[in-house]
Amino acid sequence: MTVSIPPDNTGAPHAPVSASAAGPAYGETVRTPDTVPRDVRLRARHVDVFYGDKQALFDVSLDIPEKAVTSLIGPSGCGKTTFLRCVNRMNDTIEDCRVTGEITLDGQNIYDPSLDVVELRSRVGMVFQKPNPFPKSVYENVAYGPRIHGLARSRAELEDIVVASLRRAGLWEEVKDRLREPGTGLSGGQQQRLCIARAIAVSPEVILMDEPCSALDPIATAVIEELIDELRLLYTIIIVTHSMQQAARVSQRTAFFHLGRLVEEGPTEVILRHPQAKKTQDYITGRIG
Ligand SMILES: Nc1ncnc2c1ncn2[C@@H]1O[C@H](COP(=O)(O)OP(=O)(O)OP(=O)(O)O)[C@@H](O)[C@H]1O
Repeated sequence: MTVSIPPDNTGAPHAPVSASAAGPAYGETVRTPDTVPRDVRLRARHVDVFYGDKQALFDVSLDIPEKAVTSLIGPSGCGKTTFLRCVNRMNDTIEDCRVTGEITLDGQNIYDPSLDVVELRSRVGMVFQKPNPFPKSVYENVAYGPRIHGLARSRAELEDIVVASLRRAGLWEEVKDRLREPGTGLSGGQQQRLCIARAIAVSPEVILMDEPCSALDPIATAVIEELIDELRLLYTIIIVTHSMQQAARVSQRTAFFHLGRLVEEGPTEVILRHPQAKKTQDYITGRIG
């Protein structure tokens, strides 16, 4: 059966996608392209991840477009965080974790043994569930990365980077008189924006966010979501979220995982409003979760 997906808000129809009434056989991914193709920054191909004998991801292939937000959604334990951690090789820090397949950033294999992992992690920043500022001042939290990566030639240049990063993270006005105070003394939402400023300060290309609002109240969440919407004009963003409303608010593309497999990916409004695979439909309508 061929299913036509209704037009999105660009007015142009999506390309038809083939899917059987029962959805694809398990293991295949249903894909809906954007009406206006985006440039791809990151490519994952046939990625399997094992924790010891246990396989957590199965044959995941996914393109991540630049200057857009891609949401990873799916039930607890489906592998969202595992996939995210593959992208900056955080899984390297887990004993017994093995990654096979290929992930490229701008065409370069990030698992190439000659690749400098420290440099990779400056190109691919990460923001965690719980805000985790260093036990240092607001200023030092942001200055630390540029300093160790040698991004500033003088103290004045370093100050410029700190101020620009705090501004871009929407925090400057709130902390400009508190730069020498501990970062841990800020509110939860401010701490999370400080962590975003810290990630931005080393000029990343990609920012990974693992449920960045899960520890925040609704007002702080709204501030971070607005910030994500601004940051996507400059960065390639991947966000893990348990909230379909959040995926709808912040992301242009969404990938749905189930039991370690990438079931469906496409424009967010297609995945959330007109999912093609039965498994996605069941998740969106609350039948699995
Ligand atoms: N360090 C680890 N060691 C062993 N197994 C792990 C480890 N981290 C994750 N797993 C397992 O891998 C699978 C995928 O976990 P992952 O955390 O990626 O899922 P998730 O979709 O992000 O879940 P959640 O939404 O609950 O955060 C789960 O079965 C989990 O138990």
